[in-house]
Order: sequence, then structure tokens, then C-alpha cells
Amino acid sequence: MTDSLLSDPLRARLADARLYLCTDARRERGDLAEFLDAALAGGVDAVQLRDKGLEARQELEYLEVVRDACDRHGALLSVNDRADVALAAGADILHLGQNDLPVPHARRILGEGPLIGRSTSTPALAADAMAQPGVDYLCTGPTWATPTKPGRAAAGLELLRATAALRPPRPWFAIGGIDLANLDEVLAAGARRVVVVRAITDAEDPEAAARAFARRLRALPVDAG
Ligand SMILES: Cc1ncc(COP(=O)(O)OP(=O)(O)O)c(N)n1
Ligand SMILES: Cc1ncsc1CCOP(=O)(O)O
Repeated sequence: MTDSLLSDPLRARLADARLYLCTDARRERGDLAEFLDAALAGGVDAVQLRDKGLEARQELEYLEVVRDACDRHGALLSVNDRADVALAAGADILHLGQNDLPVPHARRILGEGPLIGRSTSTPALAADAMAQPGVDYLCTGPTWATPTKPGRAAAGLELLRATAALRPPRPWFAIGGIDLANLDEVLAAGARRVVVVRAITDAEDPEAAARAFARRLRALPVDAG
């Protein structure tokens, strides 16, 4: 990948992102649109539909709703795991885990278009991902164990401190068990961007929750990455 983050409009938008929401398809599409309008009005910068139970056709139907909501609010649309679905949905981002498509293969399918994000769970994996051409951002965690990703041990705040110490040249996000009550610990560990699920999807007032995250995340400067 090139490191010309700010010369590419999509990478510039990613560099500005602080709050990344993953949501499942538990809501009907009309309710999903309303929920997303609230979360995006509150300050969510990127939305991923993360629902392992959907077939591609259903996923695309839901992604239309997410695409429209992101367009209304100028946010980035992210697709999890599948390069074909990302292309078909006109996604801005494809997010890949350690066991998903290798980045060069995904890039071959995607061409120059969407950005690619990579999950990491140790500082060594983060360093490795940063060294890979084509990785546009990292996501590291789970910081705390979470029912949203069962069976995965907590990596702890130490993972965030170690990742921050690497001074990643690309944006990096902390994930896993993050909520408004522990956000200060996440920020103190050096993270400046977060991915959240339940803290917004389960919030009584998703707009207020997103606004509180965004205000506190945007109060601090980010590094070049
Ligand atoms: C933005 C973002 N970050 C991390 C993940 C987790 O991806 P992965 O490790 O591949 O796990 P699954 O989501 O596939 O269960 C993500 N999806 N999005
Ligand atoms: C997808 C994923 N990958 C690592 S933790 C996680 C889920 C985070 O969800 P929550 O914010 O509800 O803890």
C-alpha cells in the first residue's frame, strides 16, 4: 500500500474516523435505518454489518440499508470477511480477520477501491500487519472478554499500550468490551479510536451513547496514523 494517507479521500476519511460501530441484523430493516440514523447523528464514523447468520443475498439487502444510512451521514460502510460482498455492496472498507482472505488475495479481488482493515490480537500480529502492503488500518483486541466474540480471551489494556508503543503509521482501533465506563482506561492506554458493538447497539439511547463516545474521542489528538 502507499502511505499517502491524506492524498486519498477515502484514506483521509478513515484517518479522521474515531468511532466505528459493528451491528448485527437483529433489527428489521426499517428499524435498522432508524437505529443507524441515531447512531450516525451521534457521531459514528464507520458502520459494519457484522452478522454471521446471513446468506449473501440477505446480507446485501441489509447492506443497502446501511449504505443509505452511511451516505446520509457521510460515514464509511464496512463489510466483514467477504470481498465479493464488499464489492457488490459498494463498500468503503473490507474488514479481514486473521483466518480470512489474505490481504493480497483480497486486494486482487477488490482492485484499488475499498480500504482493507485487519484484526490483530497481539503486538507481534499488529507489527506484522503493519508491515504488510495493502493493510489500511488495524483493529486490536479483544481488550476485555466479550459475549459478542465468545471464546476469545481478554488481551487486556497491555495490548493497547504495546500497540500504541509501536506508533503504527496507519490508523488503529481498540476493540472488545469497550463502553463509556471504561473508555478512559482505553484512552489512557494510548488508543484514540475504538470499535464498539453492544455499547451502542444495546444502548437505550444510541444517539446519546455515540455522542458521548465521539465527544471524548475527539477531545484528544491522533498521531499521523
Ligand atoms: C472493525 C472490526 N474489527 C474487528 C473485527 C473482528 O474481526 P474478526 O477477528 O475476523 O472476527 P469476526 O468479526 O469475523 O468474528 C471486525 N469484524 N470488525
Ligand atoms: C468482533 C470482535 N472482535 C474482537 S472483540 C469483538 C466484539 C466486540 O463487541 P463488544 O463491543 O460488544 O464487546
